[in-house]
Amino acid sequence: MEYVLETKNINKHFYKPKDFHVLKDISFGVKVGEFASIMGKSGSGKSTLLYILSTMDTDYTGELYLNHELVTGRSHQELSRIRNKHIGFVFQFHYLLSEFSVLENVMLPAKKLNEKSHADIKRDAMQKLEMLHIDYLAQQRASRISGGEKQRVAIARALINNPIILMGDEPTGNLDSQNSDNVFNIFKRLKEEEGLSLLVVTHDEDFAQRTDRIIQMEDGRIIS
Ligand SMILES: Nc1ncnc2c1ncn2[C@@H]1O[C@H](COP(=O)(O)OP(=O)(O)OP(=O)(O)O)[C@@H](O)[C@H]1O
Repeated sequence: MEYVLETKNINKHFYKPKDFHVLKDISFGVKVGEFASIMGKSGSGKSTLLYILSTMDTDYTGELYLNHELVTGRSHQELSRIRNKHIGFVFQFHYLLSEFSVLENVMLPAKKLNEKSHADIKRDAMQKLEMLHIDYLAQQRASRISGGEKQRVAIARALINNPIILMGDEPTGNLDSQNSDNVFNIFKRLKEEEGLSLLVVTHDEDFAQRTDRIIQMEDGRIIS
C-alpha cells in the first residue's frame, strides 16, 4: 500500500495543569490520492493530532513518516523546510496578510522556499488562482475580498509549492453552506484531477460523509 503519511504509536501528554494523556497510540495512514476526514467530539484530540502530523508540534513519542521517510526527530530547520515544501495547510481562519494583494499572498510560501525565480513563482501563483476561478482577484488587496474568496486564496497559497498532502483544520468552520460546499468541491477536484492526498479535521457531518474515509476519534484514540 502506498502511503503519503503514516504514524506509528503516537502518544502525547500535556503536563499542565496536570498529566493528561491526550493522544493514545495513534497508528494510521493516509493513502496516496485519498481524501480522508477526521471527526470526533470536542476535546477528543483532533487538532492536537493534526499539529503533530503537520510537523508543527514535535513534542510527542512515536513515529511520523511522510512519503515513507521518517520525519520524527529532525531539526527545527529541516522541519520548517519539509512543512513548507511538502505540506499544504488550510486553517479555519485564512491568515492572509491583509495589506498584500491576493497574488502576493499566494506567492509568499514559494518566495520563502526560494527555489524558483520571481517570474516563475508569479506564473505558478496565477495558475493556482485560475484553477480556483479567482484569478480576477489577483491584484485585489486581501482585506477587500469576501470570506469565501479569502478561503479560496488560502487554498491557492497552500498549493503553491505543490505539496504531497493538503491538511485542513476546520477549513469550512467559518463559512456558510454555499462557501463550504465550494471548498468541498475544490478539495474533491484536487483529489480527482491532481491526485492530491487530503486530510481534513471537520465537525461538518455532511462534509465528512462525502470524503473517502472518516477517521473517528474518541478520548485520544482512533476508534474507527
Ligand atoms: N496546551 C494544552 N495544555 C493542556 N491541555 C491541552 C492543551 N491543548 C489542548 N489541550 C486539551 O487536549 C484535549 C484535546 O484538544 P484538541 O484541541 O486536540 O481537541 P479537538 O478534538 O481538536 O477539539 P475541538 O473539536 O474542540 O477543536 C482537550 O481536552 C484540550 O483541553
